[in-house]
Amino acid sequence: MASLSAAAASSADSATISADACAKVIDGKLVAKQIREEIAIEIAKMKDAIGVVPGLAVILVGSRKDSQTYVRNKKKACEAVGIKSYEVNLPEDTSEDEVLKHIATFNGDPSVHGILVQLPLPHHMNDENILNAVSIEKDVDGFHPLNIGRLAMQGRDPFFVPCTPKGCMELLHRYGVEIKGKRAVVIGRSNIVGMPAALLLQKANATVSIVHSKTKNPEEITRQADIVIAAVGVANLVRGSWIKPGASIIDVGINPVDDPESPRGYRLVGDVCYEEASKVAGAITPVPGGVGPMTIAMLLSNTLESAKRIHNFK
Ligand SMILES: Nc1nc(=O)c2c([nH]1)NC[C@@H]1CN(c3ccc(C(=O)N[C@@H](CCC(=O)O)C(=O)O)cc3)C=[N+]21
Repeated sequence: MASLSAAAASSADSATISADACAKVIDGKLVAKQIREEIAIEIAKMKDAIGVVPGLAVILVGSRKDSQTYVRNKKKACEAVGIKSYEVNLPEDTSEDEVLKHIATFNGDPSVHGILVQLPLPHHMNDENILNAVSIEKDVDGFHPLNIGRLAMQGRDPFFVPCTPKGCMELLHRYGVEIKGKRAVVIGRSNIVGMPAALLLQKANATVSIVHSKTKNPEEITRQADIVIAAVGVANLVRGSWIKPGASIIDVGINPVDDPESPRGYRLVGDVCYEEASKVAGAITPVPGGVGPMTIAMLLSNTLESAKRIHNFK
């Protein structure tokens, strides 16, 4: 499928370009914007009808720059759609008990419908103790073991689906990617992305394989997939040769790589080598501008869903 444009691009490169089929870009930034607009309308309706404003509490422990940025972005996104945000910033050396006290307060506060404890937590804290303490009815991250367990069971719906995998599914749905009966491969098996993404794909009737660090032939298995969700945190791991022609690729990775020419000194790349994969795939998410913005949109969606459920507003 060599074409004029590929040949014209550069005569030096043309020998290495075997195909220039160009995947459709799955624009997460655009979809996230649409979803935020939909959410803002629903929130205004609920406020009019029953006088309730959804509330999201965010607990940040320590002073990691990236976490501070995420929390600031979440707060801005809340304000823009009409969600009231409550923020608690605690120093790095805060005790686990102190964090648990804040969680208990928010659990009992009727103006708070969602509680998020920003991860990663400092090393002296036990994540499980903290995540266990969040009321499952306010667990908008979907990280409580009971919510994860329910996701894994048939006929036992969780209160909340974790935001990043939910965002991946939403992108597939909104771009009309058929899931039922298709082969899907999830690369990575983390509690917060890989595992729940695999469960959601399975719930949507895909046949799912999980590829991980001990998988013998990841390339061969991935090449069988009509749908790939990559969530390992290794820059450019998935090469063009791993991709089945026409497959839909959702790239969850957000990896900084040194780039002296970029203003920040680094740029962000996914787990998928975009340049190669976009020549083979049928559709692909970019990084940035793919799954990242969807994660925040789904957090807002979960917070609205929680307020509606708690106040029995349809
Ligand atoms: N309790 C908890 N819940 C989380 O949901 C959670 C967390 N902890 N800890 C950290 C990760 C990471 N995360 C992201 C959210 C948005 C973007 C995002 O919007 N990224 C943009 C911009 C990236 C940039 O330019 O810096 C993009 O990909 O286009 C990325 C990453 C949520 N996380």
